[in-house]
Amino acid sequence: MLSRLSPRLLSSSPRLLSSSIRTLVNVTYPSPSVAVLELDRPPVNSLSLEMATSITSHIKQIESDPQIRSLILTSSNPKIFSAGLDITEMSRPSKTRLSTFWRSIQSLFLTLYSTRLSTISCITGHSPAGGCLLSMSCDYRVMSRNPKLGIGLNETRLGIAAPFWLKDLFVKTVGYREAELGLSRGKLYSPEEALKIGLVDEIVDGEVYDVAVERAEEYAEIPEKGIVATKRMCRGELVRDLEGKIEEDVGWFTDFILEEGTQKGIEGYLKSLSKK
Ligand SMILES: CC/C=C\CC/C=C/CC(=O)SCCNC(=O)CCNC(=O)[C@H](O)C(C)(C)COP(=O)(O)OP(=O)(O)OC[C@H]1O[C@@H](n2cnc3c(N)ncnc32)[C@H](O)[C@@H]1OP(=O)(O)O
Repeated sequence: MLSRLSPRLLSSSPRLLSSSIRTLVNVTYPSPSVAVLELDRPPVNSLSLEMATSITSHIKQIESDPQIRSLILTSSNPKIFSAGLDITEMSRPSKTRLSTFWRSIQSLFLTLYSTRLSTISCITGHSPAGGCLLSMSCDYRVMSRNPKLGIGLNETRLGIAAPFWLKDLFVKTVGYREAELGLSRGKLYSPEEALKIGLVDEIVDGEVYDVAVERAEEYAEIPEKGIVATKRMCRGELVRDLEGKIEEDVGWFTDFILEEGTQKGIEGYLKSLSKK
């Protein structure tokens, strides 16, 4: 049903769509060249197989409209951008589901990171692990100044490790030493700290969404050919690295997650979350 609707129609009837079919995201158009993709999977926008697949297919749909130049990624939950991967996908899963799940995450990353669209991450709330991956995959990151918020890669706290391409993305974003420190300690950075290390580009006191729209419009004014070629030059290497190792990465992920020790760690982490 979704594929028969044009992106413009999506924008005109978001309420109708979210009540009739569960797309897990809402798409709106604040101006003719800017689209907004709002993550909408309560309670915490965690990335399940269905959520990752939906985001990817909506990005592709938006991308297919030549009038759209910029995409803002944001959340319907003002306190949480995304809690990262849906941890329940990694708890006692079947090997088949786990492989498909991981492929959906790889595909989401490759689609968002290499889209021709200029992407602005509008981070109004917490953005741990997979949430930070989504943010780092964008071209520009704007975050609310709220000191209680955290952004970073906390995988080690769950007893797991970030895959090589996420580690590489982090190194490219914040530099080698900071990445090594942040990854090993599973550190979540406050907005001020994130700004200092280049994990976000701007922090905002007031309406972070308004600033994101402004930046999206600024990007949309830059001639497309040059900006797309530049993006390809900056990002091509990491895209090719992962594309050349898709199967190896799926194998590494599934083996690591299915180990009994990892499973115990994930179970303990899930329990600690629900006890809070
Ligand atoms: C070999 C390994 C290879 C690759 C590694 C894969 C890479 C993994 C990256 C990841 O993304 S792993 C996920 C990491 N995410 C987190 O650690 C975030 C955990 N969540 C939180 O810290 C908090 O929930 C929050 C700060 C995001 C929000 O706090 P709050 O508003 O107080 O909500 P609750 O904690 O009460 O959560 C509500 C509800 O949602 C459940 N939940 C939270 N996060 C997740 C999640 N990521 N996946 C699944 N479910 C999650 C939480 O358990 C609560 O459920 P209830 O049933 O108790 O209501």
